[in-house]
Amino acid sequence: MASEESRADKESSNQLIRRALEELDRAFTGPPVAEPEDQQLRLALPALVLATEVAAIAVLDGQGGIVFASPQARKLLGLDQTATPEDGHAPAPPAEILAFRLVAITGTPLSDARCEIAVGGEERHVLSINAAPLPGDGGDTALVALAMTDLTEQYDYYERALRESEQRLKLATEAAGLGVWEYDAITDTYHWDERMMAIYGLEESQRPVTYRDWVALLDPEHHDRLEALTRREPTYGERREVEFRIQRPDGRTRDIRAVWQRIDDEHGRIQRLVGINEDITEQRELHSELEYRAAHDPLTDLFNRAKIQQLLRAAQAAYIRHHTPFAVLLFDVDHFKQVNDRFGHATGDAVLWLMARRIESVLRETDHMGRWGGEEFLILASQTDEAGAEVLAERIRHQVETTAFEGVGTVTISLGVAAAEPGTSLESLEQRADRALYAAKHRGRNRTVRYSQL
Ligand SMILES: Nc1nc2c(ncn2[C@@H]2O[C@H](COP(=O)(O)OP(=O)(O)OP(=O)(O)O)[C@@H](O)[C@H]2O)c(=O)[nH]1
Repeated sequence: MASEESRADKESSNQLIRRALEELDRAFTGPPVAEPEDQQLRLALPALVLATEVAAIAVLDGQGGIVFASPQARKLLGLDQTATPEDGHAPAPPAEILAFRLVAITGTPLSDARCEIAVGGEERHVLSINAAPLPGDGGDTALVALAMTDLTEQYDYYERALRESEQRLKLATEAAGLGVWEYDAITDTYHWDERMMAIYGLEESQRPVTYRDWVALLDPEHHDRLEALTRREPTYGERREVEFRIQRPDGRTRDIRAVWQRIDDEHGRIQRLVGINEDITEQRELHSELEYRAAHDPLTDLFNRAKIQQLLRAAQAAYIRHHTPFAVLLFDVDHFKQVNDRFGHATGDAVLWLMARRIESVLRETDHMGRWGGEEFLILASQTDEAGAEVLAERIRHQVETTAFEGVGTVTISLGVAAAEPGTSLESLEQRADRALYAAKHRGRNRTVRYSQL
């Protein structure tokens, strides 16, 4: 008797499986091939039994009870393997599965629905579920057939890969001193990492939330530049870059380079901006120091010979093109060897430095002075002919002559001047000024000689 009942149970269970599979099939691959009922069942049964061993198939009733679950489905859903609906212990499905009852109510199949199920402790299964309404015997929909695919391993793999890539990114951004930020364009909300906070010198209570909060941290002079750039958001994938200055609450200003990119939703609507901030203050300072050193003489802080030659070339080009006059003043300190010999080289250096400052104070903005070599200096006087250069030379000579150099007293200089002339090369002009200076030395020093009056 018992075995007859169990055979009957088995048959009704097989029929349920068969219907479930048919409905799933119909919902996702089209109607099954029509065959005489008996034959179809006979052919299908062994395959079904086999399929349900490996496939994760389950059937839910309208109340969310599990009417049937294949061994694989039980495993994925974390159900007691021994409990069966027939013995009155219909296993309760995990809460996440209950939502699939809706398929019975709406009558609409669901394809590839992602569902994460906690199966005790830390363990969880990530499932892809196809769900189809399963018409009851009277044609009314009361059951839901579920076919589940286990994606846990794939998810774990991608999650691990993502975590590793995040760690690598974190390491790289930390090593490079980069702050990372994200901006939610929908809610106007920033998320800043700790390095961003450190770059801006902010405490937790000062954390910026909206775009306006961030703009308030910028140097007001740089607002316009930024407004112009952010008014039009970048197109998808386009990278934006801008440099600006911030004012930290501690009063320090920092130079920042920001790079960001836009991230869209699947409809191409802007959703987020992600980017980095880099504190380039030191980089900038170093760069301008290098630039300064490349053009200046370390002892006198005047232009070095290379820089003054570059300026001479530019003046010569302007003279040739636009006939813009210019003149050259070449001068050196009289008997400077004696200064060194009597007071020492360091004192000699100090004389050269102070003399440079005193002369600078009588030059126009458009005149340039450089150290030509040793204690020899050159002044490029713009918009000046030879007579004008002589006037300037005398002003300079007087300025030096009347300067008291500490521990040394006074020193004098001799000057030679020459002006640009048609058909005269730069080299010739320099030689002319040199010859005039030589003449000034010969004529007794502490004087100016014009090349044209040699
Ligand atoms: N302290 C100091 N001395 C320098 C520097 N460059 C050149 N000198 C010195 O300048 C002196 C130039 O000597 P001289 O060429 O004989 O000329 P002078 O003694 O100035 O005599 P005149 O130019 O003929 O009036 C030398 O003693 C050099 O060592 C420098 O950078 N620092």
